[in-house]
Amino acid sequence: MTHHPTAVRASGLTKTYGAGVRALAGVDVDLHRGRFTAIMGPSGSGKSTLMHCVAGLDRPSTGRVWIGETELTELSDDELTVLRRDRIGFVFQAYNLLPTLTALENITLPFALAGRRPDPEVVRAVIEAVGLADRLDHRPHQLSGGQQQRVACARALVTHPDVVFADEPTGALDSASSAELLAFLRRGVDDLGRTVVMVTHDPTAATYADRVLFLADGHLVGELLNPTADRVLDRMKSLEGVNA
Ligand SMILES: Nc1ncnc2c1ncn2[C@@H]1O[C@H](COP(=O)(O)OP(=O)(O)OP(=O)(O)O)[C@@H](O)[C@H]1O
Repeated sequence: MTHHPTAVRASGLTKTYGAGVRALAGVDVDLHRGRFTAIMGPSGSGKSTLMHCVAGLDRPSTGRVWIGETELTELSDDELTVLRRDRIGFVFQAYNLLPTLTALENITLPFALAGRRPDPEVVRAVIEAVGLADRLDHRPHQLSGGQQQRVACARALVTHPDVVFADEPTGALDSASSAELLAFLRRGVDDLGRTVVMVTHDPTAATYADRVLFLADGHLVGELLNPTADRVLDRMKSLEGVNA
């Protein structure tokens, strides 16, 4: 069996909301460094909750989370904010770009916020990989949805975060723009050495990943390595049956 170094580790994660909704029922998982992992499962199975807990956006009810050697579950809210800013990249379904900034300014925003100077070589490599070199002085409203999402991904990859979390990044895109975006995330892993973890409903999107994890009813119930769309679909069909 190949050993992969761990970027993110969760142990015994549970999350109960308000009056007893159990979104996570005891999840143990390692997310591999330098790999592309997809998280799938029926609606309400706990995908977003798992991502939010391991990305430090929410706290689990019980259990522990590590990013590299840092235990998130021991950090104060302020320490978590700094960790998210410095060590994690985020891509959401809504592109979350600043409308008054150009594409280039949006891509390098994390450096401006942290008061650091970007490495021009890294910025160049990310811009090349994202294929937006001729759009860098456009503002978001002058870009298509797919281009805006590629800017958002470039922003998430450019700081060399420990891990990039993408929550339904292609949810608002047509299939051609989705394919471009996913190919870009894939290049981020293959060419730039980033670690990507993506929640998706889309079996085709999941085929860009090295590994697909399946959740059902707040439990991790299986995984596929080197997934094909057919195998992902089969697994999803059996899980929808479980949840029905
Ligand atoms: N803030 C909240 N308050 C109460 N219940 C919540 C909250 N967030 C999620 N839940 C519940 O927790 C469970 C898991 O939700 P979660 O959003 O993690 O699932 P998901 O797999 O991401 O779903 P989807 O695919 O529909 O986005 C669901 O039953 C949901 O209703």
